[in-house]
Parts: sequence; C-alpha cells; structure tokens
Amino acid sequence: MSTSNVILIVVAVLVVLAIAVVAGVVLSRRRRISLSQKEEAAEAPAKGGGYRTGSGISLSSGGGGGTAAPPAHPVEERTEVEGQPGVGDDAAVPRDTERRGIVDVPLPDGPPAADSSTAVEVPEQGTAPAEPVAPAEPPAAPPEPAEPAERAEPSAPAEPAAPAEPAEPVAPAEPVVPKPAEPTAEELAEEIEPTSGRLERLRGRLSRSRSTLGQGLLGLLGAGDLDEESWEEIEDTLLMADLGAATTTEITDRLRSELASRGLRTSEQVRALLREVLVDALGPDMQRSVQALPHGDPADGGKPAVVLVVGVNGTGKTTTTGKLARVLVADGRTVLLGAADTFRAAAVEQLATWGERVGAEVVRGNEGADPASVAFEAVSRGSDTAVDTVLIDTAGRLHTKTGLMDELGKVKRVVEKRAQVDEVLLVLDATTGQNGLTQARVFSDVVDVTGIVLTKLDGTAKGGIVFQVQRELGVPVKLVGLGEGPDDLAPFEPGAFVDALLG
Ligand SMILES: Nc1nc2c(ncn2[C@@H]2O[C@H](COP(=O)(O)OP(=O)(O)OP(=O)(O)O)[C@@H](O)[C@H]2O)c(=O)[nH]1
Repeated sequence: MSTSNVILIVVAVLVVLAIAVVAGVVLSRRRRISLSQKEEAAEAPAKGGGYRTGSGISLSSGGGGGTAAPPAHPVEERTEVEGQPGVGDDAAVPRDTERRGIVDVPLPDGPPAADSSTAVEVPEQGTAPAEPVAPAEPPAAPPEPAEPAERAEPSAPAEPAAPAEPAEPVAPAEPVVPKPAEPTAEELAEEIEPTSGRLERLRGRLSRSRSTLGQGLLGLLGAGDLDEESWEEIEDTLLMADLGAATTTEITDRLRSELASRGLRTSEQVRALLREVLVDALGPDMQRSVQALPHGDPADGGKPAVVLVVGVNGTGKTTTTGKLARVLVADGRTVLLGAADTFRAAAVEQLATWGERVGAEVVRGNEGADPASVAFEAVSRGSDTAVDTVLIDTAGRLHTKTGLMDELGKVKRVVEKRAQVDEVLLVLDATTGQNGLTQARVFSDVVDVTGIVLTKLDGTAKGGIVFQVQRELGVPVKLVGLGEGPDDLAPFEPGAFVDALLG
C-alpha cells in the first residue's frame, strides 16, 4: 500500500471520528432541556413558554408584559453543559459551580423582626441564630487571607495559600464578623436536582396508580375478545382511578371504536392505542408553562413575576412554594417568598426554612396579620430589590368558608394594586379525589386559577384525577408533587405521565 493511500485512509478515519464527536455532542445536548428563557423565546415566540413533553419545568413570563425576554443569566453558562448527565440520570449540579449570591437583604441588628406588623425576614443561616450576618454570603470572605480564613474551621481551607479560595470577591462590607458560621456556605451550595427529566426520574412514585389503572387496563384490553362485561370492567377501572364519568365514557367509547376499526391484534398495538387515547384525553396541547419569569429585567426597570399559591389546608402549598423556589433558583433566578399564611406560625417558619435553603428573602407578618398586607409588602419588596419572581404562599382555607374565600380574593386584589399577578397556582391533594374537584371550582371562581399543582400523587392509586380536573376546569395541571423531598416536584407531561402509568 502506497504512502498516499495510507495518508488517505488516516484522513478518512479522522473525518469519521470528528463527525461522530460532533453528533455525540449534539445528541447529548438534545437529551437535556434547559429552562432558559432564550430557548422558549426561540421556540414559542410571543408569550407563554413552549411547554413540551420531555422537558423540564417550563417557565415563562406572564401574559401582561408579554414580549420582553429576560436577559441571559450567567447561570446558563455554568450548569447543564457538557459532561452533565441527561434525562433520567441521577444528576446534580456540581457543588462548586458558580451561583448567584443571596438577595440583598437588610441585616437585623438586634432581636428578630418578629414584632413589627409586617417585618422583613432575613434568611438566617442554619441553626446559628445569633449571627445572621455573613454566613449567607460566601462572598463575605474578602479576598484578603485575613481573619475569616484562620478561624474558618468548617470550610475555608486553612492553608495560608489563601488567594486561591476567595471565589467571588464581593463588597467586604461587614468586617465585623469574626468568623463565618459553619454550615452556611454548604447550605447555600445545596444541590438542586436538575429540573429536566424529573417526571421520568420520579415515575416509580406512581406505582400505585400504575398497578391499578395502567396494569388493570392493559390486562383487560389485552385479554382478547372483549364482551360487554369486559367493557364494564374497563369503565369501573377508570372510575375507580377517579377519571370521572365523562372522561371514562369518552375513553371507553374511543377505545371500542378504534379497536374495532383498526383491527388490532398484538398486545403492543393495543398498548399503543391505549397510550394514544389516554394522552389525548389529557390535552397534550394545553399551555403548561409556569408563568414565573419577570417582565423584562427587574434590575433595569422590569417587573418581577408574581405567583400566588392557593388551596385548602394541608394540600402542600408551602411545600410546593419551596420546591418551586428551588426550581427557579436552579434556573438562575432570584426569588422572594411572601409568607401570607398568617394563621399558622409554623407555616411561616416552614417557608422561612425553604427560603434559607435557596438564599431567598422571606417577607412575613405577625401571626394574625392581614394576609393581604403581607402579600402587598412582599410584592413591593420584591420590586424594590429587583428579584425575578415573588412567590406568595397563602393560608390554607376551606372552600366552603365564604369569609376565608373573600379574604383570598382580597389578597389578590390588593397585590394587583402593586403588580400584575402572573400565575395563580391551585394546589390540590390528589388523594382527596372528587372533593378536590369541588375545591377547584370554588377557588377558580374566586381567584381565577391559571394552573393546578397536583400533590401527593405518590401516595395514591387515583392518579386519574388529573384527567378530571383538567376537563372540568379547563385549567392545565402544570406541576405534580411526587414526594416530600425538596426536589420532588415535576412538570406534568401527558406523554411521560401515561408512560409511567402503563409501566
Ligand atoms: N407524599 C407527599 N407529601 C407531600 C407532597 N407535597 C406536600 N406533602 C406533604 O404534605 C404535608 C402538608 O404540606 P404543607 O406544604 O405544609 O401544606 P400546606 O397546604 O401549606 O398546609 P397549610 O398551610 O396548613 O394549609 C407536609 O407533610 C408535606 O411534606 C407530595 O407531593 N407528596
């Protein structure tokens, strides 16, 4: 073989390798869907994010402001890039990645601001109550090797070769702090599960619904010739899973006619038909993007997005608010939490803890304070400090109590004096079945619900409530709670959901 032939072969091999590498990179990028506004803007012009199956939790700007796409945040450059795991993998953002510091909050000098009627709560770090100060800001460590470094038993690499660690030198501001509190930096660096592929990752949590609904239907449909009795059983299975009479009839009618007309034989074909029918019944084209992105750049005159979280007692409002804050922070957004649940002191503390964990400021009022004024204060504060999103957690209230429902209406109206409410998320407990539907109707009347969060789907065999709620209200289920863990909140994706049900 001549030298030129050898050279040609080598060149050809190199070209093939280069193509393979490029294709690999492109494919790995496709497996991961980012939450960035940029992508949404590219794929779904105008307003309303481009929700699509297989994506992470989709975020978008609310209706009113419409057009303005928030500026690209540096976070986009730091995470979910090459080498990161993709959908379904047990992935996590590396601890050492750069992230936005805590929001700019005033530090209390003395006793906690629990007495004023609407005090601004500063996220204190971990357990150390006394020094709310520096811990939060990792930047609090000035570039100088100076004091903090010597004392920092916990994190700061005691080595004198100091210049290496001070990651993001920031305003030295409080020289007072003798030593940075220990757990803080760690806490702030808390890892947040990637938002993409969560439904796939958490699909095992739907096992109860899968065995009753998914496996039940597959078993019946796959049994061969279906007589009237079999169809009744199919209907019963759907009803037991809380799909409701109307959806049940619609689904069985369609299955009957399609089975007859398509002449399906194999179990795979039947399964594919069932998938198609169930997905169609879930309104795959509904807009499920959570409108939690700001209108323009808040740092440049834009307005924060405002999200109101409502529902009856114990459905998971506070937990969902906290989980959503994490999703936003993971997306590089700054968040302020408004604790408008002034009934239950524990709820405020619970929210404050969520705030600490993501470095979000919490605005709270005294127990018994007017929730509307706390919500108003939160939105004002959020605008003043130019956060991207204000999440307001409201008190649980029975939909049957007129006075409490009026109060909720007032909360929304008062907030609207200060800012547009972009999203009203109704949190429903999936285990409560039909009652959830009644709640949804009443809440929708009072505050014009724009999206539903169905929680505790992990503990029920009645996952079919999703179908019914959407059908009855015409409001999309946007998020589902699949556990008590901080990242057990997933976007609702009809295809992935049905796949999880069918096992
Ligand atoms: N299994 C499971 N538990 C959940 C989920 N979401 C919330 N919870 C739990 O439900 C309980 C109530 O949650 P909260 O967030 O306090 O509910 P809330 O609606 O704020 O309660 P009130 O303020 O009293 O109305 C807590 O124990 C949560 O951990 C979920 O998706 N799955």
